[in-house]
Parts: sequence; C-alpha cells; structure tokens
Amino acid sequence: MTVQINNISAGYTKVPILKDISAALPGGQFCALVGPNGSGKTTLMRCINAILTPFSGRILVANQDVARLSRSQTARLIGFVPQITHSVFAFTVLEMVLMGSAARLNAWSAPSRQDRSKAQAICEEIGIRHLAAQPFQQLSGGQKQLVLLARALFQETPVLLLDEPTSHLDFCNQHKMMALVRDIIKRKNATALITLHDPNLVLNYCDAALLMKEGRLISAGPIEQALSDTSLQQAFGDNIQTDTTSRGLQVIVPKNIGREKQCS
Ligand SMILES: Nc1ncnc2c1ncn2[C@@H]1O[C@H](COP(=O)(O)OP(=O)(O)OP(=O)(O)O)[C@@H](O)[C@H]1O
Repeated sequence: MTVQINNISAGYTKVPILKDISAALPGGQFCALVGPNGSGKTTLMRCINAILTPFSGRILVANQDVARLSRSQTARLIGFVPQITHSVFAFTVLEMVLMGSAARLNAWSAPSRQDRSKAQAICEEIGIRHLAAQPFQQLSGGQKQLVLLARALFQETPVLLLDEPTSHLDFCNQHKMMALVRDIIKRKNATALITLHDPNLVLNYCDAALLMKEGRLISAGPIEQALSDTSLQQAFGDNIQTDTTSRGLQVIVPKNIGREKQCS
C-alpha cells in the first residue's frame, strides 16, 4: 500500500516546521526517516498519522486523503509505535497489546478468545510472553517499547509508523526488533516508516530512506542513494563517512572522534 506525501508544509503554531515535503513510500518497503534532532521527523509522522493537520499539501494512503478519514478508519490503515507511552491506568501487558484491536471492535464488544491467543502469539514472537500479566507501568523503557510494537503488530495495519522504537532497547534487542519488523513487513507486504538515529541500523535493515534537515527533505530513495556521503554530510556535517569493515560490512562512522572534530 503506497503512502504518497505531496507538498506538505506543517507546524504547531504559524511557524512552519515542515517545508514542502514530497515523497512516495512504495508498498512493501521498509523505509527509514533520518535526520538531526529537531529536523521534523516526528512532525512528519504526526502528519501521516493525521494527528497533525498540515497547513498545505496532502498525504494519501492507498489513494485516500488521511485528513478526511475518521480516527477508526485511520487506525485500520496505520499502526503507530510512539517513542514511549505512559499509561495512567494499571493495564497489563496483554491488555495493552489487545488495545490494538480497538479499531476493529465496536464500542460494546470485548476481545475474543481468538484475539487473546493471537496477542499471546505476538508477545511470544517478540519475546515478551513472560511479561503478559505484568502491569505496563512497571516495565523498563525497553520492555515498554516491545509492548508498543506488539500492540501495533496486533492492529494488523497495512502501514506501520515507528517513531524511534529502538531508543530504549539494548544492542541485541535493537537488531532483534529491526529483523522482526523487516520480516513481518516482507511477509505481509506492509509499508513501514521508521525514525532511527543509528544510520547503521538503517544500512543493515531498511530498503530506502528519507533524509531530513531543518524541515526539508535532503534526499530520498534506495539507501545507497539517500544516504550517500554527500547527503549525510549535508545533513550532519562533514565529519561523517561510509567505510567498509575487514569483514566487508558497510558502516557509517565519524571521520574523527574527539573534541576537535564533531558532527554539526
Ligand atoms: N508540540 C510541539 N509544539 C511546538 N513545537 C514543537 C512541538 N513538537 C515539536 N516541536 C518543534 O518542531 C521541531 C521538529 O521537532 P520534531 O520532534 O519533529 O523533530 P525530530 O526530528 O523528530 O527530532 P528528534 O530527533 O530530536 O526526536 C522542533 O523545533 C521542535 O521544537
């Protein structure tokens, strides 16, 4: 399912944060959204998820303008994994995951037994089955992120937005989450957009990238093209380059590490 971003300008006050962004996310692709802090990645995600209405431009998901969809229509199309969620209520992990079915249920229905076993299967796949009965509020930041991913996967939407879902995860769980999301996207032919601060996770797992700086798109397309040294230096400063390890792995690293030469 294609996500088409057409000439989006948006912001929280009258000041535009996003400036004339256009891009297409083809169906079945795992696409990264990369850029320095404050460049507008979360703001763009909020526009795609119709939480924020752009000043101008349109976002089409499967040719439907997201600004014209109801909340439940949007929730059937787009799953969202936020940076972190604080729950005021003492929901258990399984209850949090089951909330992913809210868009499919009417106001009076409760999740079925089938829903429960499906939610448990997703928890198993993500490695959080042992936490199912625990209160969400009492989990660590990384465990919460895994639960939020499980909730979005349970929602079974053709489009998935993930806003820094790896920020609280340990090194192994970061790779596990990326591999898992990539496999699920390929299996279900879904479309995913993920914001990441580690360009090496992007290199290893994503098909394409959008690179932003100061509310504008610097480059877009397949990884090698979107994250070329020139584009990366334009976004992060000239102390960054692509290198190859002795095992032939491509990595993006600073040219110099130290006080004198830092990323901009
Ligand atoms: N709720 C808000 N109200 C007003 N301004 C906001 C709000 N949220 C974000 N901004 C501003 O919008 C700009 C872009 O923020 P955004 O969160 O989209 O960037 P980001 O690229 O996701 O950053 P980061 O990598 O640090 O998470 C920043 O200047 C920020 O101060």
